Amino acid sequence: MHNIRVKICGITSYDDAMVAVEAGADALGFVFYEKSPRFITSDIARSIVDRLPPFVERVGLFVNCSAKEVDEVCKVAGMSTAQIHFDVDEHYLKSLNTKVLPVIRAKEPKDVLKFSSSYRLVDAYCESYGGVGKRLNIEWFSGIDCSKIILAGGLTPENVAEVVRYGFYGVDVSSGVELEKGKKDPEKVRSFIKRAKEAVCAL
Ligand SMILES: O=C(O)c1ccccc1NCC(=O)[C@H](O)[C@H](O)COP(=O)(O)O
Repeated sequence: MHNIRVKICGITSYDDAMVAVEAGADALGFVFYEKSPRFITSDIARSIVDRLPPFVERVGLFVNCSAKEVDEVCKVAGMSTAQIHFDVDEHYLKSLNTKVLPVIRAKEPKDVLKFSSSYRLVDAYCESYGGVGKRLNIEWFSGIDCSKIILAGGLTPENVAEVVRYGFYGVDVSSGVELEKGKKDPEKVRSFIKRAKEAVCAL
């Protein structure tokens, strides 16, 4: 049976983290980009991570950092994966000592095929790097292998069920489950995860 992993991104507090984990989130995202309204310091992220139960993936989001900085922050903050939001080449990705998830900020259909042999997150292109609720054209995924793609960008509890039939490895949401920037809405978080997982079971 197909499964779908759900990542709740932009976690800034232990309470928000636990709402997501208890609702069945597979991964939590922490934004290490100072210009973001969801920015979290390594120390605060670590204090949340240290209190999480086992088997929860912790994903650090990075913009314009050296590989050394990414590895250092991931180590200090207890991240299991680094999500790289800016344009990098294979050499950069290979130089990291942390498990890596490249982000494709797709502007046109052919972009979703970049890094096609690897697991990757595909988000809609926007100048400010993400977390703005901008949707991709879902038709860009028709007829391609989505089994290594984590879909992001403008997902909500209302629309997540309709995308799972493309066979994505996972889905990722931030603003679509917020009360305000940096604060999650527990009901929306629970509803998003439930609808994503139930929609897969119904396939
Ligand atoms: O959330 C931010 O502020 C942010 C800052 C810098 C880089 C990336 C950022 N967010 C990216 C994401 O949270 C995800 O890609 C997300 O799922 C897409 O966001 P949304 O459309 O709000 O669901």
